[in-house]
Amino acid sequence: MMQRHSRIYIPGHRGLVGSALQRYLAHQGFGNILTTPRSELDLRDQGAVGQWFDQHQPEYVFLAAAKVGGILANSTYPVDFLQDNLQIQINVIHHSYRTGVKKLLFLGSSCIYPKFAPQPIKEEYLLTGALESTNEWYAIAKIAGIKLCQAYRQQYGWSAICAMPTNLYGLGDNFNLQNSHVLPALIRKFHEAKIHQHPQVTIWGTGTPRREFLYVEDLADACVFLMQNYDQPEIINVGTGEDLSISELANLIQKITEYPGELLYDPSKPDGTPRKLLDVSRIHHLGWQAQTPLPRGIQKTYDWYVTHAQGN
Ligand SMILES: NC(=O)C1=CN([C@@H]2O[C@H](COP(=O)(O)OP(=O)(O)OC[C@H]3O[C@@H](n4cnc5c(N)ncnc54)[C@H](OP(=O)(O)O)[C@@H]3O)[C@@H](O)[C@H]2O)C=CC1
Ligand SMILES: C[C@H]1O[C@H](OP(=O)(O)OP(=O)(O)OC[C@H]2O[C@@H](n3cnc4c(=O)[nH]c(N)nc43)[C@H](O)[C@@H]2O)[C@@H](O)[C@@H](O)C1=O
Repeated sequence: MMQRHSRIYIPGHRGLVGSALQRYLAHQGFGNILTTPRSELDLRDQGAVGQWFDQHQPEYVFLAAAKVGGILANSTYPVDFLQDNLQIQINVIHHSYRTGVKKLLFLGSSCIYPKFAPQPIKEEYLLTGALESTNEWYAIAKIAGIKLCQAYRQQYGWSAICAMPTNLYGLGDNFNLQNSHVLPALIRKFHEAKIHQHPQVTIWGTGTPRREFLYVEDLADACVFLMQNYDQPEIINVGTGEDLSISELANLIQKITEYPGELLYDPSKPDGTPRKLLDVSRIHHLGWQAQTPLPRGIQKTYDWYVTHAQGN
């Protein structure tokens, strides 16, 4: 079990998930959190990562560093999404094991599951069908990360666990329209259209794909819960168990941002997976469930965007 004085390393602490984890752990009284900015440690550099672990000797690792992006970035930069993620994972997982880390939590993603998986998606559907083409590079890297954790457990009895979050959003998200996910992209599009009195906002794709969204503070809570209460080889889904269509999401964000104009759909942009709803019964049975209703999470994220993130 992590103790308040345990040395806890969060690679990726400046990202959406890493920053939420850092806030959450500090709030829970964990006072020995280790972070190093990317400018001082590129996690793709095996030698540098090895030296870092030798020097700092963490006891617990939440691996929240990765090359991450929305549907456009994933399909535009396949090498980065495959290669960076493989390198980061192998380096952090290997050196964690080598230097005696007690337990590591690896973050996968709901995109590891087959494109046409039955819904809601159970953990055992992994590797039962073809992947969605817009993010197969990232998904293959994530699947390799899962398998590496499972291999370390099988060969060496090491405690590496794998959480599979659904689509995330929240404070500190990426609002860059070229590489963000849909939820922050739509917050920005509606807000800017309202400010500049644009008559229309364009939504990519047909609006029919369905997605499930988890507030990142809830994910941080789930990660700490799993670190303290879960130690099995099987991957475990983390989500809300509810989804909505992209057009329903757009209508909700339009309402929250109070944008009075019209919505246009651009079907020349990819839809991606038709539906991605996780079966969260396994984590519910362990005693964890999400707390933040989608409208409240979007309102908090919009408030944060208005005060912190405009123009980035
Ligand atoms: N966002 C989502 O919807 C989902 C995310 N996940 C998973 O959660 C994890 C965290 O994602 P999220 O927080 O959204 O991603 P972000 O892009 O917000 O954060 C990623 C972090 O990784 C760091 N990083 C990336 N490459 C390197 C590198 N070469 N060396 C050092 N640091 C690096 C980034 O540093 P810097 O800030 O300097 O760029 C950043 O701090 C990932 O594993 C992702 O796959 C899973 C499901 C959904
Ligand atoms: C977390 C998850 O995230 C990615 O998968 P995704 O869910 O398909 O990603 P997304 O959030 O970018 O899009 C969701 C849907 O929304 C539509 N959409 C409308 N308008 C905008 C828009 O303005 N921006 C974006 N990005 N999408 C838009 C878009 O066309 C699609 O139908 C993967 O990278 C994958 O690797 C992964 O793990």
